[in-house]
Amino acid sequence: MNANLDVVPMQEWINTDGKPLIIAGPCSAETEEQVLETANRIKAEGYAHIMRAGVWKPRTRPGSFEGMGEPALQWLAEAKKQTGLPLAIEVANPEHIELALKYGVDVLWIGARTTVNPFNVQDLADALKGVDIPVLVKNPVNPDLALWVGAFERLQGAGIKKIGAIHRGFSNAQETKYRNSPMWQMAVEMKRLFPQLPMIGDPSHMAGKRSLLMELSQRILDLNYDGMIIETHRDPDKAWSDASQQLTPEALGEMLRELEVRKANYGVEFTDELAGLRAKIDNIDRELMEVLAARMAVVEKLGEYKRDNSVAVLQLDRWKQVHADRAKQASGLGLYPEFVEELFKLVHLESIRKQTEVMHSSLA
Ligand SMILES: O=C(O)C(=O)C[C@]1(C(=O)O)C=C[C@@H](O)C=C1
Repeated sequence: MNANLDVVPMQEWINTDGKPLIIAGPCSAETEEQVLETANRIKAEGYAHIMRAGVWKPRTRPGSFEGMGEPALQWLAEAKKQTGLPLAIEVANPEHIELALKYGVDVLWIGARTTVNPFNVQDLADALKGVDIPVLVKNPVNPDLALWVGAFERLQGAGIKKIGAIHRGFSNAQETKYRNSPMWQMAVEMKRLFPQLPMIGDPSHMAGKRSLLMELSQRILDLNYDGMIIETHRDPDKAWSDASQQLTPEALGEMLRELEVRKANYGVEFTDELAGLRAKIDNIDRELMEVLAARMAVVEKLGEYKRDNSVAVLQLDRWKQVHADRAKQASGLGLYPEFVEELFKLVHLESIRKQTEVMHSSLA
């Protein structure tokens, strides 16, 4: 992808003393009392750099609680006054931006259901022209990296340079362990393309349930994200939205204290050993590619046979057999079967591409 982002480093707009940024707060601002109590309990725990709360809630179906709107902003402004914690909220249209600025909100984020629509994102970017405020962009609900990048480009067009990405996971077509599947490779690719873009993980929306928060948060830290946005509520089971994925501010504190923040880089004392192990990997990868090339040569021969005898490229029964057999072999070798399944899906797709090319070569 050919794109360039001009990013102000995160530490220039929020000082976390080099620690991962923690944005914590309730899914929704429900009542003044709930906002103030939650804010003060978060503050007392000491881990949060920014408080979050939903003011307008985009819901899958009508009839669910859709947020308290402007009164919630008054409660949040009071929470900021009492705790000193900067505020972050989601905005979905220019009116939300205007109100957020009026009540002194410090950081805005664009939600996954908004990122997905370039018209909406452009409206937001236009409303932000001339405003100097950090804007975080959640990944779109579908795993479309270009759409995510496009949202940043629209913000940059409006002069916004304090930007960051929030990885909240992607909608599932089928039921899975996660509410929104992380698809980590999307965030890793984003980091590869734009190493300077802060990446913030949203374990709450990936998980959908409390029991998965810890493992997801540790995974986020192990992938060296710049921070996390996590939902916390004074009485999670009674929350008006996302009850099952919220924790009390104290339980969140306990969880955060148990997480291990590992170093981003190896120490110098490890340099020689590291070089040796990496040289081994370089050799093994070369062998892997030689083996793949040998397989492809056989696939090409099979393709020529199929072309000359008018046989279809896709051989479903054989593919099913390969798929099942390789997964079984994987367990025997101590390899994660799902990894091997995915790998062979890719290999099979490449076989089909190659054989289709061979088929077409007869038409030349
Ligand atoms: O067995 C074949 O017919 C092949 O062409 C090989 C192969 C493979 O890559 O393993 C490729 C395409 C078919 O759908 C099934 C299997």
